[in-house]
Amino acid sequence: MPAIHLSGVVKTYVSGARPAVRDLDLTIPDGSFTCLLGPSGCGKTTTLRMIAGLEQPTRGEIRVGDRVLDSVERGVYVPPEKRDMGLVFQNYALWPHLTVQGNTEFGLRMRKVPAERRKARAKEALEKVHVADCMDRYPSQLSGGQQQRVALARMLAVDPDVLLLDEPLSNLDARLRLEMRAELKRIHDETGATVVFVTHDQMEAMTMATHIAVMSEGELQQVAPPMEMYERPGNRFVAGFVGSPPMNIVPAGESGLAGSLLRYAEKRADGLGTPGCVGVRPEALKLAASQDEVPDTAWSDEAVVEAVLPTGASWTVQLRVLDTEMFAVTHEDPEAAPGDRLRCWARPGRLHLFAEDGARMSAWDDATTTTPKVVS
Ligand SMILES: Nc1ncnc2c1ncn2[C@@H]1O[C@H](COP(=O)(O)OP(=O)(O)OP(=O)(O)O)[C@@H](O)[C@H]1O
Repeated sequence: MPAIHLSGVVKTYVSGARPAVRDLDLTIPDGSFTCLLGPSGCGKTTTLRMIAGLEQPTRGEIRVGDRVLDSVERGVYVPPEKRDMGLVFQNYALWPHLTVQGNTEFGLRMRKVPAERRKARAKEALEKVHVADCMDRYPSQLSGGQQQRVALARMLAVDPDVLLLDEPLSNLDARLRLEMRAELKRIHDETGATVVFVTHDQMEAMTMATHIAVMSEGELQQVAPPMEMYERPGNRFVAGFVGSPPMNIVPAGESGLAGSLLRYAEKRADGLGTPGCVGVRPEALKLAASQDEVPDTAWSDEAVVEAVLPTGASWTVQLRVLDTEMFAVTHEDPEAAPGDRLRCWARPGRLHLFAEDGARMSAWDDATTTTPKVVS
């Protein structure tokens, strides 16, 4: 199955209103697990529905390889049933009058697959998602998680090249969600299908995706593999949205912590330009009892501990650094109490600088990945 290409795609539901999706150029690589990630209302579902053929773009083109599925300009529209894509939505809509087996065979029946073959394929799909023992039950006799699995089995049974999933795990409890994430990942590895998965949960995207496409207000912000996006968010929005707890983002300024970070950055990188803000992830913000323990090239400043919040696996430390509240996460007991005065520090490569328009300042990345200049 070739890649899916969206070129210049716009979707306006109400004429004159702001488009739900704006000038979207996105390539979904063949065999990838691509997550469309963003806050509620950013246009993820609309994008997925356009790929599925359930909505038509107002402008632009959708192709799979060379095959045009939608082109308003060329008058092309391929209906959903001719796209060879499997769909699972948040409200998985199983047929209440059909058993699990009947539901799972449904798509195959539509495709006139012979009964014996249908039965075998349904069983195989139900085994993949571990609900084969519920074959004779009706949807009302299943838990939410089991219904979710049956919906997935129904989609897998027809063996589509592209799986389109819209928040399919949203109704599950935390443990089942975790299990299903692992299962979806396994199914993706086994089938080699191209998966497009809509979620607003960045953990879900980080754990499953090969590629994440972050959207905000109908516009694509960045597409990248998860770790690349985490380590080098392309702009301020992505930096704040991807990561939990979120990145500490300090708007640039003359005084206080903002001034301290800026003076450090200017010393570290010549001709940098004017940053709009500086970010540091909580786990990159380190604590030290005194300046002697801080590496020479690191940025550091005085911090007062405001709260220590153990989570079991780690500790979140709330700090006041000069005039600014910051969060640090540590996997070792910080052995600190509210009111303690410490040094907090970060290596230059762990600081993220964004320009006034929000774009990442690559000049800073270049400066911090070359031989460090000693900061006096
Ligand atoms: N059928 C529709 N008619 C009019 N406006 C719509 C329609 N469907 C979606 N919208 C609007 O388009 C925008 C994008 O909606 P969409 O459902 O694509 O976002 P989303 O990112 O998937 O959000 P969520 O995570 O809440 O599902 C929203 O402002 C929404 O109100």
